[in-house]
Amino acid sequence: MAGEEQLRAALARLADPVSGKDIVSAGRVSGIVLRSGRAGLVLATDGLSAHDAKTLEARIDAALRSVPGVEGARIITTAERGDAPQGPHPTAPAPLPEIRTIIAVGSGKGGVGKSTVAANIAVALAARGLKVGLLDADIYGPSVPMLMGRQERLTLRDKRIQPAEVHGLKAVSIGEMTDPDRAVVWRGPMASSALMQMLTQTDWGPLDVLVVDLPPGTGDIQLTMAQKVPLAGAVIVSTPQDLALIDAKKAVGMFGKVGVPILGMIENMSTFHCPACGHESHIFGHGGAEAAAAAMGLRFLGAIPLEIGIREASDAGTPIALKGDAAGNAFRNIAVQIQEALKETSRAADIR
Ligand SMILES: Nc1ncnc2c1ncn2[C@@H]1O[C@H](COP(=O)(O)OP(=O)(O)OP(=O)(O)O)[C@@H](O)[C@H]1O
Repeated sequence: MAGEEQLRAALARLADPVSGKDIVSAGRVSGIVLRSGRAGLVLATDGLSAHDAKTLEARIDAALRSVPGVEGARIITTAERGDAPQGPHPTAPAPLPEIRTIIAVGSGKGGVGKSTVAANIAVALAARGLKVGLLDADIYGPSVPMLMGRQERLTLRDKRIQPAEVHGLKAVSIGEMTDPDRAVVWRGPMASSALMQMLTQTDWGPLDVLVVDLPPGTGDIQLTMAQKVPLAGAVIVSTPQDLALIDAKKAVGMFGKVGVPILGMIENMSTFHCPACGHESHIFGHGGAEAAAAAMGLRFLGAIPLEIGIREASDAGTPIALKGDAAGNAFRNIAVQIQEALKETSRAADIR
């Protein structure tokens, strides 16, 4: 707590442009935290012009970093009124200073392999030496416990969620928050508050990157989730089929609406090589996602083949990215591409 007091004292030296009081007593900042050398807070920008808000944010950042022991800072801006600059996360949650970068995996259509891709990307990023978390927020079909081979129930310590440590990363699933034998109908506010609970009340420890598997689709639930989480960027998964691509474009539009940069598109269930004769066929078409990405000016992150081994590895709870075969390599290459894409967005921390 001493560190947080020091942060507060450093912030109290800054004047609030509107009231003239210091920014702490003016209620401009809240949720001040310091964890593992990273400071975080929420800055309310109500009543400030865009220019004043930016200037104040820069001064707060410098003040936080001037405190001994602070290596980085995350400032989340919120605005209640329309006269303030509208940040991409108007209902932003408490800051998560231990998590350097959060990326979402989304898809317009269900069943395109989004969860398989999310789990394998997370495993591949962890294999690159990063500290990785995987949060399964897919309320319609939470599959991370199965994909990661973990069937135990979620545990709590000091009222905080303890993530499962599997395959070199930390995982939490919305499926673990409910009775597995009972179907749960998640309504919008319930789904997003469960997501926020998993995000903020899990003992993630320091993470370079947290991969969030969002529910498929572009409805209100997905929009709220994309808005509430401080995302550095989103990855869109699609099959090459026209039908899936139409929905993938809607997903790109949804993230755009809330100001979340698209890191790129992934084509899943791309080429199929017959294991018996080696013949190559394109069951759902081929190259559609790459063409769609090019048409939208987005990065194409890579293609994943349609392969029985991927399905079997998923069912067995041993993600294919752990293996050295072609499909495993495809996921590892995509992890490299994602890191490259993150370097180009201003919202991501440096996770080289
Ligand atoms: N490239 C692939 N090759 C073979 N099978 C795959 C591939 N990708 C995913 N699958 C299989 O397809 C099924 C659906 O995958 P997954 O659950 O990841 O899709 P999803 O898009 O997350 O679905 P939902 O919309 O239900 O969330 C699973 O059985 C999975 O093992």
